[in-house]
Order: sequence, then C-alpha cells, then structure tokens
Amino acid sequence: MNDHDLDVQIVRLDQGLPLPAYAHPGDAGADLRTTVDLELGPGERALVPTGIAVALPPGYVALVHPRSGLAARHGLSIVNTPGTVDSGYRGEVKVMLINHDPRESLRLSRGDRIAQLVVQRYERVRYVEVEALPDSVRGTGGYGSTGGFSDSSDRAAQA
Ligand SMILES: O=c1ccn([C@H]2C[C@H](O)[C@@H](COP(=O)(O)OP(=O)(O)OP(=O)(O)O)O2)c(=O)[nH]1
Ligand SMILES: [Mg+2]
Repeated sequence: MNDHDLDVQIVRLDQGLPLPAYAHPGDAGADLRTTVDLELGPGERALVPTGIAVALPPGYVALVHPRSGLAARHGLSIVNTPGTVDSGYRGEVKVMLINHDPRESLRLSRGDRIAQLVVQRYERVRYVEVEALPDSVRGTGGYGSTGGFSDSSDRAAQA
C-alpha cells in the first residue's frame, strides 16, 4: 500500500512547527497543531491558527475534524465540525475550537495537536429543478422516524 495517494502543496506560515502528519498508516486524518498557547473557559470558543496554508487540487476538499480523545477527555470539539477548506482557499487553515466542559477550563500549548485534516474528493453537481421527486422507500420520513433509544419515550413515539 502507498503511504500516500495525492500530493498537496502546503506552506508553513509558522516554520517552528512540523507539517501535518498521520499518526499511523491507514489513518484518515493528519493532525493539526495550534501555533499559540490558549485557555478556553467552560463553554468558550476560539478561532485557532494552525500555521499552514494548502492548495488542494480541483475536485478535493479538506475537512477539519475534532480529535476524539480530546473530546472524550475534555469535551473539546469544533463549533463548525467538520470545517470545510475549499480547494480555492489559500489562507491559513484555522480551527474553531469549543470547550463543551461545563466546569473545567482547558489550557492548550503551542504545538499541541488540536484537530485533524481529512482530504476527500467531492462532486460538484448541477442542480436540475423538477416538479416532483421520484418515489423512495423512506419517502419524507426523517428526524427520528425509525425510532431511537429503547427508552419509554421512544417506545411511545413508535406506538
Ligand atoms: O474550519 C474551517 C472552516 C473554514 N476555513 C476556511 C477555509 C474555507 O475555504 C473558508 C471558508 O469557509 P466556509 O465556506 O465554511 O465559511 P463561510 O462562512 O461560508 O465563509 P465564506 O463566505 O468565505 O465562504 O474558511 C478554515 O480555515 N477552517
Ligand atoms: Mg462559504
């Protein structure tokens, strides 16, 4: 297996930090680091610089995903998850972190890995307007139409 499938041009706006890197073979996300020290109080959010700018080839997008360990241990996530980095964007990639913990402040230090970047192909579509959509098995059912957890309120909803 190749250790990569695509070359993506990158500029390090902060030469003191390494390039984004995959922690293991087979990982989908390459970790992004904060260039700054910061403290997030309970419920607080901040737009955090990563010190990189990329030029994705046409037809590719980079998605900024949270790291699950930080989410599980500290309630750290991303407000707009997943963030969308367009192929035409040449500015610094930033991460809109949020501390969901109701009590604890979270201190992050320059160089800490705060998020992960997943590069994917996407389809650019043409929206073709029609009078009515074709039938499907699901139809218009959504928003829990198949039920949820097996608690009493859900059983009531299914009845
Ligand atoms: O987590 C993110 C999300 C976005 N961006 C950058 C790259 C992206 O191409 C640009 C615009 O993002 P988006 O389209 O999500 O934001 P918008 O509010 O619609 O801004 P715009 O009007 O500039 O499109 O901001 C990031 O660096 N990190
Ligand atoms: Mg936009």
